[in-house]
Amino acid sequence: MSLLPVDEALTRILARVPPVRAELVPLAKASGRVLAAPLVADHNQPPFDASAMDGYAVRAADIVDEHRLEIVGVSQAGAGYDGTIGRGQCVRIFTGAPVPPGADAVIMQEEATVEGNLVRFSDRPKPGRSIRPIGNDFAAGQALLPAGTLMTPFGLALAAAANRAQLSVAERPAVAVLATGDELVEPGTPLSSGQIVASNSYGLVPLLSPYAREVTDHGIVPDDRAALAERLDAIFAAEPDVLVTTGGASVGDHDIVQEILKSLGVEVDFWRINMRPGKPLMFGTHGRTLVFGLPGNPVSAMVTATVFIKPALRQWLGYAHPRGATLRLPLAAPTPPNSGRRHFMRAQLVVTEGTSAALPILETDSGHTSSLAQADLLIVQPENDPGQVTGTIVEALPLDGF
Ligand SMILES: Nc1nc2c(c(=O)[nH]1)N[C@H]1C(S)=C(S)[C@@H](COP(=O)(O)OP(=O)(O)OC[C@H]3O[C@@H](n4cnc5c(N)ncnc54)[C@H](O)[C@@H]3O)O[C@H]1N2
Ligand code: MOO
Repeated sequence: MSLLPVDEALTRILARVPPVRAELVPLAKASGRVLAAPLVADHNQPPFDASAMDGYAVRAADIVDEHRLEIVGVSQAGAGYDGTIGRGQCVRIFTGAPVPPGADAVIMQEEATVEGNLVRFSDRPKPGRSIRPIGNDFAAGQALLPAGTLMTPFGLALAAAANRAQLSVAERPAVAVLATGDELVEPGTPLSSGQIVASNSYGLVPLLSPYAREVTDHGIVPDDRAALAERLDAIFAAEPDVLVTTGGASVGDHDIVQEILKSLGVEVDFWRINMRPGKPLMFGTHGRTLVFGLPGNPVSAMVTATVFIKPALRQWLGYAHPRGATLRLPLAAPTPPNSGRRHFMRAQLVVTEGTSAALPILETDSGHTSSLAQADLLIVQPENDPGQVTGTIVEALPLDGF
């Protein structure tokens, strides 16, 4: 049986992802979206030379022995001093207010002694002291963030400071999820003999939602050719961008998902990957729809979605690094030898006194959901790896969920 290498499978998936389509959204709706065009500043920030302190705007050269400066006015945020400071003069100023023409330094008020409208200072500022020069943060026309940047709270605050009311961001895909299996029942159902609670969709929907316009859970369909064809046909009629099925992906008599997908016009790009868990993954297309047939085993479904679907959705959004970050961490315990399949090994992140390490979870059963829920990482163990000792640096994918 030929199994496709993981890297080749991912490359083939990413090659099927369409180019980014842009849409304009109001700034308040742009959290978590990905820039489709660079964020460019509309103006200088600060827009004028601004005071960094509450105090006095002075000419630094005037602060000599026995000086007494005349306070000729006030500059406050939003209402600057309407004049130029001459020799021997200063202006009362507040943080964020425009520094008046003629002044070249600000002295904080803690250094001032005021007598009537005269003031002397215990500090000898150099020119520029406590002034934020115009454009110090950014200049008009400056590219602040490149396309492909995820808009975090920090980026959103920057976009607002750059006076942008709307952002050009990537359109997100609509994702459909369908669970298949005669034995499956919804959570909360009293279990009859042979029944299994359908858990996969409850992990997949939140896993994929951060990258999607919507993730529609189409529930459970039994391993029945007519019922499966009818449900899939209805899903394809709605033309989702991505369809994710779970179950029925292997070779058993009831594993009919691929057969039915093909009968509905899905062109299968590949089936079966050289990895564990997740070997029976299938990928294909139906018109514009990317189709992922995930294995039913719960760990296999979540691992294949992490390794293949998340990067595909990141590429859809134009992320600069669709494959995401891999961590390099020392092992906190040895790993056993691997087979010829790449192993995505559940592991915990152990943080002690500022150092981080990956602690392998030795459970490899692809139906063992409790160990996956305890994992923070998937150690990427190479094919035929002989096993590694504690302290060896290994590659790991973060299982951040969101
Ligand atoms: N003769 C062979 N048998 C199997 C092979 C093989 O190569 N030859 N591959 C094994 C591997 S590896 C995997 S992975 C599984 C995948 O099988 P399917 O995708 O056909 O999955 P099912 O048989 O439908 O289900 C497997 C298992 O997972 C449970 N399941 C299914 N859907 C859900 C769901 N939505 N939520 C929770 N649990 C679910 C199901 O009840 C089964 O227990 O095949 C091996 N067999
Ligand atoms: O590849 Mo299957 O996912 O081992 O259980």
